[in-house]
Amino acid sequence: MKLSTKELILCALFAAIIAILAQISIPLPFTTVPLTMLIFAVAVTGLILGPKLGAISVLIYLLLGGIGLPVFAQFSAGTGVLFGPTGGYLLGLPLMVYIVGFGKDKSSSPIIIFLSLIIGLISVYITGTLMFAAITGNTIYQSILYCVAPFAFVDLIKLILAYIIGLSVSKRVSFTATF
Ligand SMILES: O=C(O)CCCC[C@@H]1SC[C@@H]2NC(=O)N[C@@H]21
Repeated sequence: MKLSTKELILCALFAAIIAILAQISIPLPFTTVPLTMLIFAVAVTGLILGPKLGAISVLIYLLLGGIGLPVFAQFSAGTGVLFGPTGGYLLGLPLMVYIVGFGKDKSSSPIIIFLSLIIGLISVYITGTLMFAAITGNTIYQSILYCVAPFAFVDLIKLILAYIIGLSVSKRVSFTATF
């Protein structure tokens, strides 16, 4: 797979956007998982860049965090975060962005595109919950209470926002078109 300079710059730009939006983060008193704009950022990335460039952007973001740049929620970093209690969400992001980008590339139907956002979010919830359960020793039921229940409604709002913003940006600017 060969990327043009323009594609590489776009991926780096969106990795930086994800890193910035992930810092809009609120710790919650009843769970160790913070509320963040990460899901919004990844959804917008998939809608604008599509599956391939979207996945590369997310992988750059994960790599930067993995090597120690404080780009994860609340300026955290390192492999300890990637393989810690919230690491399942992070490791699920490449799949989410791919699903979202694929849905957007394959269909112009608002229902299909929104469905791909929902399926992408569910895939992140699954990886997030499973890893949280494995690392903390909580049951799957308890983990769902900590990892999904507090976020589902707000994440749905983030997806609606991402849908509106992502589609209006991609209609106006064709980031992925070649010169
Ligand atoms: O430690 C990290 O950087 C990852 C934080 C993951 C937070 C998850 S993403 C899905 C859900 N929605 C939120 O707002 N927070 C959690």
